[in-house]
Amino acid sequence: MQSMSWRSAFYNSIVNTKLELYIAEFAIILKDFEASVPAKDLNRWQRQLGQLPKVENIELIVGDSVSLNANNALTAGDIAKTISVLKNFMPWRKGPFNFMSINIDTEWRSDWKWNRVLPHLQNLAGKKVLDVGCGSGYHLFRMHDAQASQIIGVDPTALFFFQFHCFKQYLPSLNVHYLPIGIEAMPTTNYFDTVFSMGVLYHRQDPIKFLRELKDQLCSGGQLVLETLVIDGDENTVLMPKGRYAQMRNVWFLPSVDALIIWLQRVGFKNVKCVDIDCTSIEEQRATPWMETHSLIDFLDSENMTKTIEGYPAPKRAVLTASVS
Ligand SMILES: Nc1ncnc2c1ncn2[C@@H]1O[C@H](C[S@+](CC[C@H]([NH3+])C(=O)[O-])CC(=O)[O-])[C@@H](O)[C@H]1O
Repeated sequence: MQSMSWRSAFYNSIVNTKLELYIAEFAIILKDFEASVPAKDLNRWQRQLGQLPKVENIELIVGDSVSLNANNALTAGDIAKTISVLKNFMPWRKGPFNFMSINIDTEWRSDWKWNRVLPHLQNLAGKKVLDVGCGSGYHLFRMHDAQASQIIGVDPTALFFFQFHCFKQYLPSLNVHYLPIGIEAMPTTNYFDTVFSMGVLYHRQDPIKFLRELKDQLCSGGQLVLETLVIDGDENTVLMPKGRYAQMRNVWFLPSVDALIIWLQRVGFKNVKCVDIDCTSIEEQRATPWMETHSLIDFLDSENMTKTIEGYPAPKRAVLTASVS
């Protein structure tokens, strides 16, 4: 991937939209990305992207799995080589993907999350959407399939940006773009019809500031779709783990649904609703050949799976929707 090409594709995509106002700001924010990635990782990932097969006329097929269809253009030898190239981008956490007939069985069945969220979305057709904390970009492709017209993901984890480009480099005209930045770096745009934030709130040290940052990206009448870890309890219940939570180091606040509703209302969201609650199962998050290290089953108390190994309630996730006036 040429280091400038993803930027120019993004800049071209915002010409003649309201985001064009922020081109100079984006140029500053995005300028240092390559310099911020350790050189050995950057060189390796860029080299590996260039090692993926050169095939024309690739088709994107989106179902539960996000697939690149190369019409059987790869030989058995190409497939073996491509598997070893793709394995350089491990751990593959969010998916599933299929790369030209190679199934990338990711740690998470992110399609299950999408199925929980989908019935509660405003119609995405023709909409401008932002996915905050988009990971590998799996859900960006689902949003494209739901016919959103302009789709932007933001996520500061460089590995996930490169995973996304394993796919995106074959789809240059797709109006789906990935900015390798945290939400806090985005200019206040008040632009998007739908802002998704799935699996990020608990990673933020200041959740109220984070909710404001999400609100700052929504246009009037826009919809927030917030998915996060919650705990049981009343409006005064919030868990701050003493240390790790389910072995994750960077977990800060797990509110009850009622507390989260108050947070959203205090920040100025309207029509706040909890539309789904789900306990994460060991079938939804598990080790696979594409993410070989520990996963949810190792993070739960083996004698009482309703607890994490630290003794906290096991992961339970809620989806909330809200709007801005
Ligand atoms: N400040 C930040 N701004 C934006 N993204 C961030 C920030 N901090 C961390 N992230 C990103 O948020 C994502 C969270 S994963 C959810 C993926 C997908 N949404 C999913 O719902 O499957 C869930 C998990 O790791 O628990 C990671 O990709 C981080 O890099």
